[in-house]
Amino acid sequence: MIPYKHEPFTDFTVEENKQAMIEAIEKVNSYLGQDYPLIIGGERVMTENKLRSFNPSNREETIGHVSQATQEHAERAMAVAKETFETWRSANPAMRADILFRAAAIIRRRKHEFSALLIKEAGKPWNEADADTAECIDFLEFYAREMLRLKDGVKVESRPGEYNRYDYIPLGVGVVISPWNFPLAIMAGTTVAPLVTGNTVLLKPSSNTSVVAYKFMEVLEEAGMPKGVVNYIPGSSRDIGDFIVDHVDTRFISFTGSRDVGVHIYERAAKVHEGQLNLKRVIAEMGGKDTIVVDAEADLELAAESIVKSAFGFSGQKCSACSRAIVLEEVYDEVVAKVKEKAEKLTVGNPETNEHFMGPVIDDKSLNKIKEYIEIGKQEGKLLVGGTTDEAVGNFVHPTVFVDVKHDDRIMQEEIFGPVVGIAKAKDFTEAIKFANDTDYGLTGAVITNNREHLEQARRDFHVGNLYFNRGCTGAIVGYQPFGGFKMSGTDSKAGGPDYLVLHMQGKTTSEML
Ligand SMILES: NC(=O)c1ccc[n+]([C@@H]2O[C@H](COP(=O)([O-])OP(=O)(O)OC[C@H]3O[C@@H](n4cnc5c(N)ncnc54)[C@H](O)[C@@H]3O)[C@@H](O)[C@H]2O)c1
Ligand SMILES: N[C@@H](CCC=O)C(=O)O
Repeated sequence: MIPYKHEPFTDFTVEENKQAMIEAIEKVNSYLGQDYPLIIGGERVMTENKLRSFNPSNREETIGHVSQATQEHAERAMAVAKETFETWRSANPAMRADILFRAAAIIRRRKHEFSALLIKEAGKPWNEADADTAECIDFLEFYAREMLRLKDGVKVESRPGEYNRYDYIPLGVGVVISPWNFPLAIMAGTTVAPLVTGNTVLLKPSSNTSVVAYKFMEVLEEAGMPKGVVNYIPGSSRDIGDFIVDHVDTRFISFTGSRDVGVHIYERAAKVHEGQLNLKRVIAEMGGKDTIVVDAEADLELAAESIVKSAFGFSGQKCSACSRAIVLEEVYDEVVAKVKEKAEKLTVGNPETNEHFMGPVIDDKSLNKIKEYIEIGKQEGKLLVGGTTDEAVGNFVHPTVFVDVKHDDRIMQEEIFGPVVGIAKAKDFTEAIKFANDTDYGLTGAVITNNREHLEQARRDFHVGNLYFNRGCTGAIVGYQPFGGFKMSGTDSKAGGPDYLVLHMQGKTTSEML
């Protein structure tokens, strides 16, 4: 087996790659509008009630009509997952890992098709879609290798006449609840981690992006996943959300999404229901309010570039997006001028033709929330760039920059999840780190500095799960920059890291007298 290496990104300036993506978009166009069933125990279950998944760049375009699970379907899926666990838990871990390796190979072969679907269903620009697909492949390759590393447990000491072992065994049935913003990578990563560790899964993907999740289910089946190991049950959170979280047979919940929903799930999972045999484990990866700090001794061109790319890549719809910048007062005006110049050059539009840096935001709810925050920003600071939308055909918001805000203003504290960034001043580096830390979240951050002492100060005092120096604060790579946050950003599960799979298992000690 070759050592893990992350999947390279595609260079779309190469004509051949560009043509391949155009053909992939045509292929996806050829299957738009189909009906998609639930998958329970391998069986396709088409329901009357379906949700229309649409293209956020062009709301009229239907991606698919997706069957919606009821509590009865969820109950059936739970029964199947519970039964399947009895065999799957003792399946050879190397065989389980092989399914992931095969799935990675299948997706690599169909890479541009998956990216094209992400362009259509999530409104991702080509480069962002390509990165999402690459990250999916990375999760498959990385977790398969991780399982091979952990399959024989961890060595513990034994005294003479004693044989001690420390092994990891799976937990049981897991509920995986994933967001729409990394509809392939995060959905796949959070599904295959429990799968490869010997658990069975109820997968409830985001309603906005359930078609890509269905296509991933097909890949797992083609790769050899037995029936009932992952059960695909898209559905309304109101109908089945609490039901699957509360279920007595749910052993763990892997949630990625907003803070409010994460906290709600965390609280509900703590309640022990009658007949429940285990305390539920919760992996919750939630929102962010991520800061780039710009020191006085810094490459200011790099600073502005990092702020703009991290704030506006995928329209700021990343938990890692830079939504606040804290700039030392000596260089504030210069950084603001450079950010303005760069942000004004960005264009927004349908990502399908790869002409624009930014695509749409995901839906009306998101659009309205962003517009509300733009109004709040106008009260709290000065609008420097953007602040406008184009809603005729799709959900487009122009890159928006507020300056002269205070670090504790609402737009500098609350997750907006759109292309809006605020820039505030600090009098010195210590104050900048204090302001950076002063949010409820603790996911990502970056420091742009040429001062080694300040860099070490930030390494010690800037309290975020993923801290970057002299670069932007988005774009963690599986296996290179394990990803997860502190405080109200979640349980710091560190997806794509060496501790991740262990969260889906329990340690078992055996001690035999010889
Ligand atoms: N920390 C991370 O790794 C990470 C990664 C991606 C996204 N996010 C966060 O996710 C959010 C954006 O995603 P979103 O809008 O899909 O989040 P969301 O919280 O609205 O939804 C996430 C998932 O939870 C489901 N859900 C909603 N209510 C539920 C309930 N009561 N019970 C069970 N399931 C329920 C949704 O259907 C969806 O599948 C942002 O806050 C972003 O920061 C975090
Ligand atoms: N892992 C991604 C963010 C995921 C959340 O949206 C990044 O590092 O930018």
